[in-house]
Amino acid sequence: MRRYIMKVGLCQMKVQEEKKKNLLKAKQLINEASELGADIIILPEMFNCPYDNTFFEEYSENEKNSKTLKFISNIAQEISKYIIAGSIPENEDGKVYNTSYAFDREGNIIAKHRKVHLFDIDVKGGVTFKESDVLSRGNEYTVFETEYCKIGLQICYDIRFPELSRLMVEEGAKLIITPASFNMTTGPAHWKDLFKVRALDNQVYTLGCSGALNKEASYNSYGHSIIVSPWGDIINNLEFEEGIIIEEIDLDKINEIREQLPLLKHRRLDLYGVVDKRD
Ligand SMILES: O=C(O)CCC(=O)C(=O)O
Repeated sequence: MRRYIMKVGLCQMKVQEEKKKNLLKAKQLINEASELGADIIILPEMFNCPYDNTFFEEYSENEKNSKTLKFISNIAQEISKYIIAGSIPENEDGKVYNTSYAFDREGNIIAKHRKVHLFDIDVKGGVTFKESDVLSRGNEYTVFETEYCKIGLQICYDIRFPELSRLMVEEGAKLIITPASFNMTTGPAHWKDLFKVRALDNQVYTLGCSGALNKEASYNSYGHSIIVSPWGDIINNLEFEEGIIIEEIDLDKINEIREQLPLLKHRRLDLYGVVDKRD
């Protein structure tokens, strides 16, 4: 019997200081992924801007007149593919957000996720970062429809919060896409495990698209873009360098695994539950 397959492309690009160079690099990698047959093409967190608080405000764009969004929309239309535009610094009413946009094959924005959990950590002898010094947080979780299945969208640190993934899965997401940029402290420690555990506890595919390591940048992205199956297998995983993952995602596998190991059905919803508290 014919299986229900979709082909994804993860573009692990090396983000540089110059916005224009980043846009051209994104275009090059998107086109390569498209030529290799990907239907849904994903970019990393802050793909047009160095991941550094001193750049976010200056690089931020307003959705209404964003050159970056227009640029990506045109590419999506040209190649007739879905593009998940990693994230960009987005401004509105004097606030700056870390925002991911999803485009359909006609270049329309079909979803927008503002990072819900801001990355404020201070690890002794390791990484310190405080997004909340300059960024504001979003207040929505994000699921969008495609011709293949529903897809959940979150950004980097959001993956550490299992309630967010569970809400997306309860809304029908079969795939959770996470544009990200872990670092050389928490990357080796937690990156793979987080993608595996979110895949396992929700029986979905998890996809993490990271920036490549740029040793000249103030923040050293860990890379290691990854796809994990609903069984918890790592299907594909890059290392530190720029590159592309192209992979076929077998959507039938989700129901097969859920039938054999009915985890979601076995939940004790009389004892606990995740509550959607949006207004
Ligand atoms: O959770 C982590 O360790 C990394 C998160 C991060 O880098 C981010 O949210 O941008």
